[in-house]
Amino acid sequence: MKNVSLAMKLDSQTLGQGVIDSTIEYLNQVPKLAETLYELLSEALGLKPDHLGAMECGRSRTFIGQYYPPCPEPELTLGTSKHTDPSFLTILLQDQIGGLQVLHENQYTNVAPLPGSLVVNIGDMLQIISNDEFISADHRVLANRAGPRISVAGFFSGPALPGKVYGPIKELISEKHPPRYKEFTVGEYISKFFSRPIDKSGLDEFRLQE
Ligand SMILES: O=C(O)CCC(=O)C(=O)O
Ligand SMILES: [Fe+2]
Repeated sequence: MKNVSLAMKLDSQTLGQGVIDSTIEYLNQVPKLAETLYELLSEALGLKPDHLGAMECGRSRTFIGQYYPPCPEPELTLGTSKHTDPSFLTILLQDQIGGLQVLHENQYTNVAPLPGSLVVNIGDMLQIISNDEFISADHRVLANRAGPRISVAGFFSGPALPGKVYGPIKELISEKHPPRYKEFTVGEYISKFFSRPIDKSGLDEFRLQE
């Protein structure tokens, strides 16, 4: 609902009512997709479908619109440096320009834009609570002569306030699968993410010594 009130402040003179209505609709629908994805991901972990939802892994939502101007010398730079998202889950809408790449078998591979499709990334915090059952996606965006390129990233995570404590899910821990990470709060994880270079993963800081 916070997102909706934000969108309401958009200037209908500049954007047109159609853009505002679509934005509000998008901000209302994407969290429903996140809920469904959390049900499927819970089941994939062998947990009850409502497990990740009950942990409030989608409670906090941040949508960021990104604008990449055309670049005259794309081979000299990147649109976004390599990184993993700190979120639990990211749902990304990209336009037709392309440039998004994901690290797959040690190679950056194009995530080609498909009309009507969304890209879903596992983020660091889901890797931690799944105790490495899920691995956060290393990705980057190439710079492009064509453009501008526009993307909208929806980051889903747990409540930052009050500081709810997360850690590897108890049901996934056993003698054979000891916890690999220490506990964290979302506020702590995110503020550490912003205090280090984007290409440096935060996972190491929370990993327990084996
Ligand atoms: O612009 C994109 O396609 C991806 C941007 C991104 O990786 C991010 O916002 O975390
Ligand atoms: Fe990202």
